[in-house]
Amino acid sequence: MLPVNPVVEVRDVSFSYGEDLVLERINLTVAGGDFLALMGPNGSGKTTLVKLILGLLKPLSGEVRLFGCPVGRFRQWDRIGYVPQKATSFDTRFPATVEEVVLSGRFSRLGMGRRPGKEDYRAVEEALELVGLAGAGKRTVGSLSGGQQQRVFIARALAGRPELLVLDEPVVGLDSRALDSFYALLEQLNRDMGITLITVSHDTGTVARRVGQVACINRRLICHGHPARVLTTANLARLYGIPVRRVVHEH
Ligand SMILES: Nc1ncnc2c1ncn2[C@@H]1O[C@H](COP(=O)(O)OP(=O)(O)OP(=O)(O)O)[C@@H](O)[C@H]1O
Repeated sequence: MLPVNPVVEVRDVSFSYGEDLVLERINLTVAGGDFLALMGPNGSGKTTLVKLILGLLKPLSGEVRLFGCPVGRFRQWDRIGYVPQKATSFDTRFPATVEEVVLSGRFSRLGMGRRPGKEDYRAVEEALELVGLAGAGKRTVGSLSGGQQQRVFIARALAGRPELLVLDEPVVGLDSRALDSFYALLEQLNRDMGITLITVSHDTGTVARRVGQVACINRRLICHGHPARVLTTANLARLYGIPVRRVVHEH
């Protein structure tokens, strides 16, 4: 049965950068309130799928819909927050403050040339509080730890008060404690604020404990559903290509 309020619909989508298909006939629906992790090995097409969902790439065939609207005609980008893969790789010597970076998340709502007002600064404060960085607004981003910087970029996405938040590989370089508290934050945003979440991940342990659904991708959709149900040995072997050897007993 189709969900009543699909936020993202990926219908029969294939994509290639050159001759070889990177994604083949992907079908995936994300409903309002879902917390989905896209999982798969390096180069399996996760970032490509995220870019197709956000309309940054066009499918070779098939269709993507956002909030029921074909992505090519979708204009309500303030409903979507995006934390790209390379968000934290900017030059940290650049003297931008946390507040300035988070405020830039209001720009799509502000429109051209309008100066930020009270409501914008309130949204910035709220976002910093949500990610556990209240009071850090005047610090430079470069003076924060990797995990804190990651939170600044999530706060920037949250400042736009999105209904859907898409995070591409947000936890590269974090240790396991920081990783767990990061996913706890995402879980809280999903549960307490009802934000629909799509996150890209390599990790099967931490993610499986926190998310409501996983979609395993390796060019094709290998499986999709609750982690406890779909992360079976057989599916993980299909996903990561672990060879399953037949043991031959020669008696
Ligand atoms: N701009 C591009 N031009 C050509 N090929 C590309 C481009 N971007 C990605 N690819 C190729 O497409 C395939 C899928 O890449 P993609 O980045 O979507 O995978 P991924 O699952 O996100 O990988 P990772 O986990 O390493 O980030 C890979 O083989 C990659 O080399």
